[in-house]
Amino acid sequence: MSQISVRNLNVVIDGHPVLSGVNLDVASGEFCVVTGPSGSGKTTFIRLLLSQLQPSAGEITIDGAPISPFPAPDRGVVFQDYSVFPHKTALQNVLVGPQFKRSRFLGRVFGEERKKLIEEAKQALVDVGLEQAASKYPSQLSGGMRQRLAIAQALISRPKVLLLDEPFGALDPETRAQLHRVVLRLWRESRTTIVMVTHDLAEAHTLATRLVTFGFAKGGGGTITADGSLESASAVVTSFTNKRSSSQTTRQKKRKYR
Ligand SMILES: Nc1ncnc2c1ncn2[C@@H]1O[C@H](COP(=O)(O)OP(=O)(O)OP(=O)(O)O)[C@@H](O)[C@H]1O
Repeated sequence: MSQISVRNLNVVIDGHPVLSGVNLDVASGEFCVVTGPSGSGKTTFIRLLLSQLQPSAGEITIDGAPISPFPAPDRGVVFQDYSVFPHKTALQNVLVGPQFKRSRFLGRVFGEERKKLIEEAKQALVDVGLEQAASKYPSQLSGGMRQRLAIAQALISRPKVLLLDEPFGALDPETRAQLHRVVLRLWRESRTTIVMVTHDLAEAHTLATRLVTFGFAKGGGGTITADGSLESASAVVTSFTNKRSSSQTTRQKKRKYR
């Protein structure tokens, strides 16, 4: 049985189709990379998987059950930016999720439970190579370190599904390559199912066990146009590469949605 099952998803916003007839099954433990031209609905798809947005029609299930209508710890997320709290230290950032999971009302736990959580959070920082940065604030970290922190923050709650939306898009090639190694190691260790959006086919090639390409449906809106082959994704994405400037526009627009 597939872990994530997406059936006939449609999203219409202000009368405009954004996603049309999206169907996808992702098996447990897959590293599913989603690519496609700007505006084809990749981030919208991630936001649906997170329950940040509700579909106009269709259904998403995880392990056979409909996903909760609100973001929940079974799904972790890392965006290109805005993933960490600027006013909290690295350690405090990693503690936020587990504290809320255990104490929804106060968002804090005390005594032995707190000590145990702090040990887990420190280990999460070790796992991403940030053990020396526990007391630093995000503004004191490099872009790559902030994304390491965001990954630790997402993985400490042991989500069934980790959603990554262009998490390395703003990083230089060397830092990107380091982060690829970190993510691959953590994915192999945790066997978490990953769905990741990227425009970078080389990155897709390095990370993916499965490649899903979004394009545009005949009646408008984004939909899946290829599934599985790097070559088919290449053809679709290359034809849109020159339109990257419009992608910046879409990204700027997206900042408003969050
Ligand atoms: N909340 C919203 N309000 C209005 N339009 C939206 C909203 N969310 C998405 N859209 C529109 O839906 C389309 C798909 O957007 P989305 O951000 O999902 O595309 P994308 O494939 O992730 O793009 P990119 O590759 O540039 O990041 C775009 O035309 C976008 O402007």
